[in-house]
Amino acid sequence: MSKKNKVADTDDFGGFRAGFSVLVGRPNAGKSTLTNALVGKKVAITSAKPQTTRHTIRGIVHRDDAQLILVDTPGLHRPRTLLGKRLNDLVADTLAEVDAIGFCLPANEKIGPGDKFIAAQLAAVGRKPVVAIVTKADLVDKQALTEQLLAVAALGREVMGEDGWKDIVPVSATDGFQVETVADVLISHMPPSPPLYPDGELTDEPEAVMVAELIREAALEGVRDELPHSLAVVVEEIVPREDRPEDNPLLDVRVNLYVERPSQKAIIIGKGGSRLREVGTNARKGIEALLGTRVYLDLHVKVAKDWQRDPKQLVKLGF
Ligand SMILES: Nc1nc2c(ncn2[C@@H]2O[C@H](COP(=O)(O)OP(=O)(O)OP(=O)(O)O)[C@@H](O)[C@H]2O)c(=O)[nH]1
Repeated sequence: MSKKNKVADTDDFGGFRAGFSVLVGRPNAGKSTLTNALVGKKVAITSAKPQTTRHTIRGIVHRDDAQLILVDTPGLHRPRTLLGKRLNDLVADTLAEVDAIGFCLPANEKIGPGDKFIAAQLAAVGRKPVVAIVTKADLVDKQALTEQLLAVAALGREVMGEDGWKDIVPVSATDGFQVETVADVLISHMPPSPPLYPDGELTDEPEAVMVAELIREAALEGVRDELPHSLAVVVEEIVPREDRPEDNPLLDVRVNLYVERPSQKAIIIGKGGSRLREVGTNARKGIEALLGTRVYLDLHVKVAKDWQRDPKQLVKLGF
C-alpha cells in the first residue's frame, strides 16, 4: 500500500513516516483493545476501502512526525473457518500490503497451537518486519512476564530464524503500560512518507466524511432551496453494537444535523417525523453499501444558531 503512495524515493518528507500495520493473533489475544488504546478513541469502522487496499481500517494513530494506519486481517486469526488456498491467499494479500506486522500473544496464557499456526504463517510471508507484542502484561507478575517474553523470543527464533522477531514489546492496553512504545516500535518500521490520511477527529476521517455526505444529500433532497448552506452534518460516533453474532454485525452510527433556525428543523423533521424517517432510510442504504455492514442510524436534528460564527464549532464541524 504505502509503496504506491510514496511520492519519491529520494525525498525523506522531513522525517515523517506513514504506513500500514496489522495486529494479528489468535482470538482473545487483545488485538481490538490494543487498537483502541493505540488510536485513543473508540473507532471501529468496518469495511471502508482506503485508497488501493481492500482492507478495513481499524484506526489511525496520528502523530506530529508519523501516521500509523492499523488495518484488519481477514481470516488470519480464524484459521478454522477458512481452508487451504483461500486462507493462504487472504493472509498473503494482507500481510504483503502492510509495512509491519504486530503479532499479539497474551502474557497470561501459554503459547499454544493457535499462536504457532500464526507464527508459521508470518514466517512464510518472509521479510516483513514482525514485532511480537506480549499483551495483557497487567495480568501477570514480573517473573511470569519475563518468562513469557523469553518463550516468545524462542518462538521467534524457531520460526523466523536466528534473528527472531524484530522487537518484543510487553504492553497492557487496559492500564496504558507501554502503549506508546508499541506505537513507537511499529512506527519505526514505517517508510518515509507524507501523511496518508487527514489528521483530526473521527469527523475528519474518510469514512465519516462520506457518511456525513450521504446523510447531507438525503436531508437536502427536495428541500435544497429552503436549506441552502445552513445544514451541517456531524458524525459523532460509529461503533459496533456489542453482543452481535460475528457473521451479522451491526454498527451504531450517531449523527447530529445542525440547522440555524427552528423553522429549518421543522422542514428536516417533517410532519410527525415522517421526513426524517425517510432521510434516515435513504441515507442508511448508502451507508450500508459504503461500510459493507448493517447500520443502525440515529439522527438528531439540532438548532445551533451561531455555528457558522463559532470557531470551535467550525472545527468540530470539519471546516
Ligand atoms: N487485563 C487486561 N485485559 C485485556 C487487555 N487487553 C485485552 N483484554 C481483555 O481480553 C479480552 C479479549 O480482548 P480483545 O481485544 O477483544 O481481543 P481480540 O484479539 O481483539 O479478540 P478477537 O476479536 O476474538 O480476535 C477482552 O475481555 C479484553 O477486555 C489488557 O491489556 N489487560
